[in-house]
Amino acid sequence: MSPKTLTHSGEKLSYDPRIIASYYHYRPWLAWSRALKIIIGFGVFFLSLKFDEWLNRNQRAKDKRANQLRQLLTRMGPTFIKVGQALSTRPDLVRKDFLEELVKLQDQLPPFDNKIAYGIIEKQLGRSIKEIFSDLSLNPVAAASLGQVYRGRLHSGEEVAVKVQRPNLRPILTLDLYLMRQAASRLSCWLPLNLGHDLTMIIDEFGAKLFEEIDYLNEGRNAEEFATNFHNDSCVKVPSIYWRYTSNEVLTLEWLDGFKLNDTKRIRAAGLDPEEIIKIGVISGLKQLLEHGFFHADPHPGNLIAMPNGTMGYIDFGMMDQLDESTKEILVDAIIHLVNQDYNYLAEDYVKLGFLAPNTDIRPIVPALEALLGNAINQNVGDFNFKTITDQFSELMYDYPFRIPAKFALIIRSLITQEGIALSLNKYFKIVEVAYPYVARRLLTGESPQLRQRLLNILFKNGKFQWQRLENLILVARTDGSFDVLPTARLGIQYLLSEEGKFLRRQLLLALTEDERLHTEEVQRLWELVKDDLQPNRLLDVAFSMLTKFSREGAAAMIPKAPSFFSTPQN
Ligand SMILES: Nc1ncnc2c1ncn2[C@@H]1O[C@H](COP(=O)(O)OP(=O)(O)OP(=O)(O)O)[C@@H](O)[C@H]1O
Repeated sequence: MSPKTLTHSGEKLSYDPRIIASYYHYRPWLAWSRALKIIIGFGVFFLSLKFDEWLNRNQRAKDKRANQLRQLLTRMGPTFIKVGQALSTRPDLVRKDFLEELVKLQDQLPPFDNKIAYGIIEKQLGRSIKEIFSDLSLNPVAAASLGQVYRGRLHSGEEVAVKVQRPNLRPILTLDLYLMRQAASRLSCWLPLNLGHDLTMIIDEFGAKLFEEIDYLNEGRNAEEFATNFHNDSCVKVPSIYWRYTSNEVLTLEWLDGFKLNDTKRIRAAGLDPEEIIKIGVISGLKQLLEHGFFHADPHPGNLIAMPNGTMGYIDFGMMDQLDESTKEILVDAIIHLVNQDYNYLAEDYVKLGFLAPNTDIRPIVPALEALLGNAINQNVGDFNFKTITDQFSELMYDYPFRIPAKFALIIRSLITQEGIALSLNKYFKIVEVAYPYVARRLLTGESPQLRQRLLNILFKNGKFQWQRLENLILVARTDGSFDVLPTARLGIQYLLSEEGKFLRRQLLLALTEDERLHTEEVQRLWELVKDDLQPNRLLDVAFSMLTKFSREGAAAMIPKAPSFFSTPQN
């Protein structure tokens, strides 16, 4: 019996700490020899850190230690490389110089023997290499922490990438996870604030994710779900999966022949516009977070590919995560509150998202946020730099009880990575210049009742209509190439005429006649803003289509009863 068979439950291979514990309980020699290796490796490292402290060593010595830590994790194998990769997203837990080294754990790692890899393909797929491929590269094109990738061609002619998992991965991971769990529960009484208990849960969560990642059938399913979410978006390319040649440990997928996003030279040489590629990257990232809720949690430059036809390809769907409806909505709120500099609401968003505990007194935090973010936004939305903000935020974490919920560690890393890639292609890139127009466009087109409610929340402050905000939103949304005022206007009118728009109708009329005057200047300013887009013939089309749907009853329902015109608004 091996941990491999032990963790099989039907077709699905899932992480079960109890089964793993009982397996190693009866094989203590396996656990002890591995534990010794780990204790010696990390023991020497921590002693050197202590020596640096006692001897008051300089920055160069510190840099050397960070590099040693990365090498140590690589030597210790896949579980530790993955721990390092996960910690590289946690500025709240790891010091800065270590973080910078840990990020490098994504780079090339030593490959394993080609013969072994070929053997795994044949055994897993139950056919010889020659039977499956007309051609397969002798060496891998890339080696990563959990597997390596070959380039090949099927007999039917399609070019494919073949990802083969490192041998014996499951026993290696289960043993390390078992030891980490043992250490966490034994050390719990020595750790502050009952952290030991939490640590066991964190290890279990990590183990479950890792097991998902090494199930290539799961990765194939993720890729297909991701592709379905983007099926209407011709800017995003997702490779097809060849299920006939895919198993738990071998993944065969369409080869994407393009340029990695950090390969600026080749991107430019191919005549591609880096600006456009960046835009696709940021907007598709936002769509995943704010629309689909199913996001690629590992979008490092190696996993994003600029295609020769100007689209952007995604690969590596092993690490995906899901956001629920309410989290997506709060994220939209947070972006709006940030741009409108409503720090009180922003602090409340942080509580709702779990960055602050529910009973936190936000009063002292609001001015701190204002000092930090107000400065960063600096009157100009485009000056916002995500990396600087998160660096400054990590400092705020020492003074206030901020924590990064695990899910957001991935999102934040994903945003910083996207911005980093973009900055490497264009050093003047401002993520918000792309992101905010997208959010503004989505709000103005108000596709869902939740989004429409959000638009109302922005447009009315303390019951008063914010003309300036509407102007700003239209201005910003127009900088997003795909924003067209006309369909938005049509949606707006439809909404106004609908039952749902009753409240807005009333509020708009009140706003127009506020302070007992007709607000013609504001309406005039808005008209100036949109009139060029509203060409007479297109406008007539819309008006005609609206009129055909309009009834006398509808018109009557639109107009509030006269006495209520100037009464106080009901919320
Ligand atoms: N469909 C594909 N087309 C072209 N190249 C690919 C494809 N899939 C993988 N590769 C190449 O193989 C490399 C590793 O693939 P992938 O990222 O999927 O592996 P991984 O084991 O999940 O790595 P990690 O999680 O460490 O990023 C990619 O960076 C890319 O160079």
